Amino acid sequence: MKLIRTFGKSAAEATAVIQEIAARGATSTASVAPAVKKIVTDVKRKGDKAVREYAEQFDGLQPEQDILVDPSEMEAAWNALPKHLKAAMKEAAANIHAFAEAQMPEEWIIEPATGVRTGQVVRPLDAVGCYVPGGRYPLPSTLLMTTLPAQVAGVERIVVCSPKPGQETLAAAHLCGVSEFYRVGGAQAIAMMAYGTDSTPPVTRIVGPGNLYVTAAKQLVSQDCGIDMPAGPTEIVVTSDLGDALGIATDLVAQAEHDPETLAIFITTNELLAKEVQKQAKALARKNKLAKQSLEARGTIFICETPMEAQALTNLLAPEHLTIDRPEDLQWVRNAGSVFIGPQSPQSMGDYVSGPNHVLPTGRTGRLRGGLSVMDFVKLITVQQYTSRGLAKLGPHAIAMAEAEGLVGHAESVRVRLKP
Ligand SMILES: NC(=O)c1ccc[n+]([C@@H]2O[C@H](COP(=O)([O-])OP(=O)(O)OC[C@H]3O[C@@H](n4cnc5c(N)ncnc54)[C@H](O)[C@@H]3O)[C@@H](O)[C@H]2O)c1
Ligand SMILES: N[C@H](CO)Cc1c[nH]c[nH+]1
Ligand SMILES: [Zn+2]
Repeated sequence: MKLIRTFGKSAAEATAVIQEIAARGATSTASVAPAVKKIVTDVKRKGDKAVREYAEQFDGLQPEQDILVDPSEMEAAWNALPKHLKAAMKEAAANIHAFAEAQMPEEWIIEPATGVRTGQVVRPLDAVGCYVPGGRYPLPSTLLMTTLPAQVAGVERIVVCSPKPGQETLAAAHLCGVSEFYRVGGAQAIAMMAYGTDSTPPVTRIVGPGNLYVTAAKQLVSQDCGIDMPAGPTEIVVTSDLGDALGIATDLVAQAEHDPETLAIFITTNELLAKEVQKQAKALARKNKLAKQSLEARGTIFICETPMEAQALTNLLAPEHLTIDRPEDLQWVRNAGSVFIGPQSPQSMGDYVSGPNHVLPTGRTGRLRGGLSVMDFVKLITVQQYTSRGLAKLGPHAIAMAEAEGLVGHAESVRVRLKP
C-alpha cells in the first residue's frame, strides 16, 4: 500500500491522489460500457437465445443444462451440505431476517386538522430480481442478504440470477425458499430480469452487487427497471488512531481479495501505526493474489495532520465499509454504507452473520444512501381523507394557493365541494 502524508511537502501529491479516488465512482464503469450495451441490446432484441449464448460464452453453461434450476437440485444441494455450514447459514439467515424485520417501516395515520386524516400504508413491490455474484467466488451469503429482506417486505415473486452457481449457493436458495433461480450472470442476467424474455417476465426492481459489468448493466437498464444502487467492487476505509495493526491489516486484505478493482484505504494521524499496518498488509497480501493486485494498484494509507482532517477525508470518500475506533466517533460519520466500531468488530462479521446487509453502496454513493434494506422492497403509499368539516377548514388555503399558481381548475375542484 502506498503511504502518503496529506500535509507538508507531499500535500499536493496527496490532493491529487484523493481527487483521483473521489472521481473513481463517476468513471469506473466507462471502460466496460460499450461491451455491456451490446449485451443488453442483444438480450432485449433476441431474448432467451441471447441469454443462453452469453451464458455459454462467459460462464460455461453446458448445452444440456437448463437455465432455470430445478427446485429438486436446490433441495439436494441443501441435503448434501455439511452440518457446520447448515448451522452457519441458518444462524446468518435468522439474524438477517430479524434485522430486516426491525427495519420494516410502520403504517400510520395522523390528523393535522379535525376532519382531515393523512397517513401512509406500506406495500411490497410485485417482483424483484436478486443478483448473486458468482464470477470469482460463489457468494451464497449474498443470496441470503438479498432474498430475505425481500421476503420480510412481502414481495411475491423473487427471482435469483447467479452465474455457474455452486452447491453452497443452491443450498442457500433452498434454505430461503427460492423457487425461481436462473444460472445466468453478468450483464445478460441484468437485461433478462429488466426486460423479460419469452420464458421470464420482467421484474420491478433489480438488487444485488456485482462486478463492473453487472454494475454498468444495472445503470444502463435503470431507465426502464428499478435498481437498488451501484454496489460494485468492494471498498474499505479504516479510520483509526488506536486500532491494532494486525486487525486493521487483515480487514484491508479481506475486503481487497474480492476483486482486483477493490479499494482499500487506511486513514490515521498515527505515523507509527501507519507504518506497521503497511508492513503487515504487505506480508498478508503476499499469499493472496487478488488482494495483492488491488493493494498494489490503489491501496493507500493517508497520514493526516489532525483527527478532524482524517474525519473530513473519510466523509469525502463515503466508503462502502468504514471502521472507526469508538462509539463516540459515530458522531462525525456522515457518509458511509455500513460502520464497524472498535478492534473487535471485523468487517467480515458483517459480510456473513451479524444481520445488517452486506449489499452496500460503492463509488461514493454512500453520500446518498446506506445499504440494501427492506425499504428497497416496499413502497410507502400516502393516503388522505377529508370530511366536509376538514375540507371547510383547509379548502380555502388550497384555493388560495391554486389561484396564486393560476390553476383555476384546481381551485374549482375544491370550491364546488365547499358550496352548502
Ligand atoms: N458492494 C457490494 O455490496 C458487494 C457485495 C458483494 C460483492 N461485491 C463485488 O461483487 C463483485 C463480484 O464480481 P465477480 O466477477 O466475482 O462476479 P459477478 O457475478 O459480478 O460477475 C461475473 C460475470 O461477469 C461477466 N463478465 C466477466 N468478464 C466479462 C467480459 N469480458 N465481458 C462481458 N462480461 C463479462 C460474466 O457474464 C460473468 O457472469 C466483486 O467486484 C465484489 O467486490 C460487492
Ligand atoms: N464484502 C462484500 C461486500 O462488499 C460482501 C461479501 C460476501 N462474502 C464475503 N463478503
Ligand atoms: Zn467481503
